[in-house]
Amino acid sequence: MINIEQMALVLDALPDPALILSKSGRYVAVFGGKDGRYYHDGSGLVGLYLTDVLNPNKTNYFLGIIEQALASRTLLIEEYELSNKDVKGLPDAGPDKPIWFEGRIQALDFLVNDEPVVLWVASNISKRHELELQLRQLSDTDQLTGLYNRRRLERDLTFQFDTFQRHRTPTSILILDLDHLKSINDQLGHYAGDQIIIAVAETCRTQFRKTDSAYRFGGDEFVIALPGVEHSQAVEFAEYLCDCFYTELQKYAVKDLFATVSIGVASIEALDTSYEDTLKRADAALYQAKRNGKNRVISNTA
Ligand SMILES: Nc1nc2c(ncn2[C@@H]2O[C@H](COP(=O)(O)OP(=O)(O)OP(=O)(O)O)[C@@H](O)[C@H]2O)c(=O)[nH]1
Repeated sequence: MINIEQMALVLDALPDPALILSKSGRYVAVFGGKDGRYYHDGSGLVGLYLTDVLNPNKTNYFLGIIEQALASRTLLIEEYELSNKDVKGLPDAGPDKPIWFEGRIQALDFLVNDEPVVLWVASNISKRHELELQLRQLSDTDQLTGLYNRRRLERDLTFQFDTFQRHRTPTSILILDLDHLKSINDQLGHYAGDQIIIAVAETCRTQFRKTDSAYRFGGDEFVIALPGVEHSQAVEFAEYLCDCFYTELQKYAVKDLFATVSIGVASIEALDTSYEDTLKRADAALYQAKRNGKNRVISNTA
């Protein structure tokens, strides 16, 4: 068996910091944190309160978690970030990225100075978090254009549809399909076709507001989601975009061979049962735009 002095040394040798925090946010004790790659010495915190160290938002967040752990008596696992702006006395905008932590918080079965206390073990998970972000980004993105892919479209439109159902916030959808891409591929090669697809993506990026999103839906098909945009405004925007594409794609013209874009527009309506109903209407409008001669916008209401 190890004795009590050895136990103190064991606690001190822990790679991750293990804090004892009281209900009112006092740092009662700090153990471990010996992995110098991630942690500074935290012993200076003992006796201070969260509010001495952290700004009000973060203090309240930590106090809330402590409260929750004390009430539930179960192990809580929380991911959170700490950046310069959260810590008192540091400049708001530092060069450092926020540090991400996984906190494991457990109520302890004793009081300190008549106060309930929790054990809070904090592990630096910044690398894992960064990797997760990169993976998510990769799995959501089309490789050729850098636009979002169909998988991300399904997620975003499901969210917009739910928002519409709850708050009646409008969302309009544009479906775009390149005209004449097959002839360009056949006559000028697949690389030339790729450049046209990339130019469409680039035009979207330069014309968009922050809330607009473009997705590569299939080979030469794109979807644009316009949250907060009513149908009539969406049609106006589609007309404007159609002209932008025309001007932009002319730059890739070889003799009289150049691509244009046909667009179908629809908006989420009260009768729609899912975003797919809206998408179908936009697709029907696109089909009509193709039949009416391409390089044009057709809108569809329920
Ligand atoms: N270069 C290139 N071509 C692609 C890509 N994905 C799909 N395509 C081509 O896009 C064309 C799409 O077919 P269609 O829509 O029938 O061709 P289109 O000439 O645009 O016909 P319309 O839509 O009727 O104007 C096919 O020739 C595909 O091979 C891609 O990533 N790169």
